[in-house]
Amino acid sequence: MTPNQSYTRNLTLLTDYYQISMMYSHFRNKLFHKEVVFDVYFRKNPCGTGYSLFAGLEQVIEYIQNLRFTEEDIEFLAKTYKYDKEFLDYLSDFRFTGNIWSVSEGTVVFPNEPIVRIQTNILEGHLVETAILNLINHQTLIATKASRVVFAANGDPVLEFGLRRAQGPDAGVYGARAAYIAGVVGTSNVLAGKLYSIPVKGTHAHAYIQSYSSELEAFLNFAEAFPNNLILLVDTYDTLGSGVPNAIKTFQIMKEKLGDQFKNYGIRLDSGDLAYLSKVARKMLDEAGFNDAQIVASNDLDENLIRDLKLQGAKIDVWGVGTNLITSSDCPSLGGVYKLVAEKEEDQFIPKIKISENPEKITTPGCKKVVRFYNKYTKMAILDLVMLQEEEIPTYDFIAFDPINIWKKKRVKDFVAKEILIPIFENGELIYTLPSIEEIRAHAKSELSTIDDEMKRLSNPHIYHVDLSRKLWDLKYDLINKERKR
Ligand SMILES: Nc1ncnc2c1ncn2[C@@H]1O[C@H](COP(=O)(O)OP(=O)(O)OP(=O)(O)O)[C@@H](O)[C@H]1O
Ligand SMILES: O=P(O)(O)OC[C@H]1O[C@H](OP(=O)(O)OP(=O)(O)O)[C@H](O)[C@@H]1O
Ligand SMILES: O=C(O)c1cccnc1
Repeated sequence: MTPNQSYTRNLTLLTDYYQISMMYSHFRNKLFHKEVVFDVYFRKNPCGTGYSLFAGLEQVIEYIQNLRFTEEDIEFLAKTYKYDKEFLDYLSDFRFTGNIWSVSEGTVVFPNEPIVRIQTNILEGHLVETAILNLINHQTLIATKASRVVFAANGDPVLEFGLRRAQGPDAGVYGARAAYIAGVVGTSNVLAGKLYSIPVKGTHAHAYIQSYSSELEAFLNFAEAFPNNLILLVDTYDTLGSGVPNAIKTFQIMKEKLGDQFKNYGIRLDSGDLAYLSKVARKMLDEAGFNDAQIVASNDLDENLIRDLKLQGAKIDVWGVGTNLITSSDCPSLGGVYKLVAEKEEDQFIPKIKISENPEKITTPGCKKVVRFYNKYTKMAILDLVMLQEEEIPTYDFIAFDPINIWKKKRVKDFVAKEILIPIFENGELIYTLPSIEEIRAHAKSELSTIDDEMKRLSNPHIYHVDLSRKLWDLKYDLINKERKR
């Protein structure tokens, strides 16, 4: 059981119609025992980063465990086409019976390396493509975007405020989960908080202030309700003319009442020049003796604005980030793909390739593993090597080369190596112990610490090398040549 069954739905029909069509044709050809291998990977990091942060595996596991065609599902499918009865009977007993390997959530991943591998019969392999891509593309995208925002905040807490502008409920809930994995400290999304044990946090809206006859009255009432968690929104009427002075009056009253027990308080700025307003507000708060009052800022923030505001010396302690994070507004999709790379003939997997005019779109054939090499002294990641499953992992210095520009070479030495794909399902059984969200978040933090800041900078990041082993490279180019001849 995954921890959040309460939000788990049967998503069996969450697939593209052509997957069912292919399943049907294979079924009629009696190919249900034909075993194949699919790789999930993406070709380009989102949002201009030098890495991506993998998320969504827990939802993939839930999806796989709940794969069942209900009677209503089958009735619906029967209306879409005249399938043979045998096929519909097959669907009614359908279960996922294959093997899945994946990188763990919170792992830093790079273009052109398998991040999930599915080995199963061809019918099952087709069915699960769409949902797996949907779940992983979305959460990996948002986790990556959120990690950029957290990086720009440079240690300041970031709150995720995006639910109201997310593209629907799932994007809000799963997006909040991905953002927490990436390092935000809390979410305004109460459902995500409940489902995934994410700290829920928040202030109040302008409507709350408007609903009282004066701003001060609104502040005092809010203070009565939340004496120890009091962030007052100061920009409803006039930030420096009334908002900050009324917040200070409220703090003075609370301080008189509660003495040292009055803590965790501050203001939120939500419009205007956030650099200027935060500097002046800081001064006003300090002069009134409220040096520990926090300044929260929100209003269309993203990683670039946060970086810019920091450069301007803004006195902002906490960053509330909504729309631009939850929708990954500058980069609305991650292009993860699912490609057939091998099929079993007799007892052997035969590598398969898909050729394209565009060299970047030619698939890398075969059953593969991904090995990450770390500098054994600094523990920083050096390079990833995609290898054939049966190959031995190097134990001594070796020369890696760029798979496209093969004259670009690098000696890899003084390393420790780690395989990053781990077994998740074996013969349809979950064999992986799901980590808690806190463990995933801690893993993401430690993973991000293994890549250089040059890869995390917001623009023109350093490109990390993902190379192919010599054997795999030879296999790929042999297959390309064979296909060309054909
Ligand atoms: N010092 C600053 N430097 C760069 N951008 C800033 C600075 N201060 C605020 N911003 C950003 O500029 C944009 C200003 O938003 P906008 O023009 O909508 O005005 P506003 O202050 O939000 O007004 P209102 O909410 O009252 O309509 C926001 O994205 C905000 O985060
Ligand atoms: O700007 P974002 O990064 O998306 O952050 C979320 C925004 O949502 C709220 O505004 P909204 O106008 O919806 O409500 P309000 O009346 O409480 O300000 C909040 O005040 C933020 O400005
Ligand atoms: O709690 C907040 O301040 C909040 C929540 C949602 C959106 N914007 C702000």
